[in-house]
Amino acid sequence: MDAELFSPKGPHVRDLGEFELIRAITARFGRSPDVLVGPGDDAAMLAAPDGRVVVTTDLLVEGRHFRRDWSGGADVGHKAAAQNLADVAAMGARPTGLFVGLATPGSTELGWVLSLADGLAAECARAGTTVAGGDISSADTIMLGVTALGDLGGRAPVLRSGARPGDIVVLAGTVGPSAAGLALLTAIPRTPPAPGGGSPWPAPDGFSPTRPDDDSLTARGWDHLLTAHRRPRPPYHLGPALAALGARAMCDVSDGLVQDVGHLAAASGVHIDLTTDAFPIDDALRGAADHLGVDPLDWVLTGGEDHALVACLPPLPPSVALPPGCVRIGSVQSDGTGVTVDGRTPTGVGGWTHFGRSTSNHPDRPHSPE
Ligand SMILES: Nc1ncnc2c1ncn2[C@@H]1O[C@H](COP(=O)(O)OP(=O)(O)OP(=O)(O)O)[C@@H](O)[C@H]1O
Ligand SMILES: Cc1ncc(C[n+]2csc(CCOP(=O)(O)O)c2C)c(N)n1
Ligand SMILES: [Mg+2]
Ligand SMILES: [Mg+2]
Ligand SMILES: [Mg+2]
Repeated sequence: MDAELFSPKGPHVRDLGEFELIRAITARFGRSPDVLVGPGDDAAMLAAPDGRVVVTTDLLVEGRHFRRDWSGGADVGHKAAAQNLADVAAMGARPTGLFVGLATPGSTELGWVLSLADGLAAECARAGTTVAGGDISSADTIMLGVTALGDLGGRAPVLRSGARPGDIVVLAGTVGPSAAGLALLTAIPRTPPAPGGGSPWPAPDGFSPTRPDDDSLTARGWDHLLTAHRRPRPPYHLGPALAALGARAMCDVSDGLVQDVGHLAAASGVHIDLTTDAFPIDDALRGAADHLGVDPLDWVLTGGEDHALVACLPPLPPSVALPPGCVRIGSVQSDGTGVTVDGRTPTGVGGWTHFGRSTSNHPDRPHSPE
């Protein structure tokens, strides 16, 4: 685990000042043929091959989207890029550039910020793009405002509103591991348990969550769950691939599968039924859920931040296979509206909402008998 977790040693951001800091950060970003003018001038200039540009933006706020004792700078960079690049992919587009506004206290360790830049650069490289510009400000907490642009390659954008009865629902990527990682990070106490003193990871309630004991997670084969939370790996290439296969509605899963599929259903005016048998739940997810006394299916159905893609498309002819990494998880029905799971209406289970509360691990599971 290469997470570079928070430590107070310097040098600090204020030791460089704004313009040196910009130089140090932007030196870490690669080149891209889509970026005709990159960082350094009053604005960037991107190529727009088909004359139309997909644009999306998302905020990350320390304490709300990440904690520096749970994630290193590079982790936060990966995640900040991933959540925006996944939105570009969810339109069926190929990312062409990322813009990063960073507000930080001057007391932030410089190394953390440079690692953040490295994480942004590395995640952009996974998606075939780079950081083309941004902004810097001082602030009391760390905040990032990230904007991503994309190119549709001449195709129509895949909106949330195009699903039609008879479509199949396809998941590209994974759902659940990020929520499992978050639950583990939340549950793990700072101090090791007393020798012979029962479970090292008591229930989440009553803890001041802090730096995880990654080694003990590795020993259990669960470290990839932490990695999934810190560095989601959206399948960017599958956005345009599903669009090319005829996807007519798509979104990424940021807030939870049922909630985000609910957005597709609502925008399209259709009823979508999900089939839980279709979800692969691996031993690590099951083991971590057993340990924490929750149902792994709750993480799958309500956990956000894996940034998988969900698409609705007409059934494929037998000669055409779904691309690797895709699995059919449901169908668009001809009756009603909203989302059902195995034919039943989920009760008491939502996903992430700001100004509300996360309902993951809620006891009323969607697949519970009514
Ligand atoms: N403050 C805002 N002003 C204008 N439009 C907004 C604002 N906040 C959200 N939107 C728009 O609302 C739509 C849904 O936004 P939302 O943030 O829920 O989607 P998302 O970015 O795919 O999800 P997530 O933020 O969970 O990753 C988007 O089209 C977005 O541009
Ligand atoms: C410290 C900490 N606490 C909780 C969470 C969980 N979380 C935060 S935002 C979000 C949904 C997507 O957000 P948005 O809609 O803003 O893109 C989720 C699941 C976290 N990542 N870090
Ligand atoms: Mg958003
Ligand atoms: Mg989205
Ligand atoms: Mg959200």
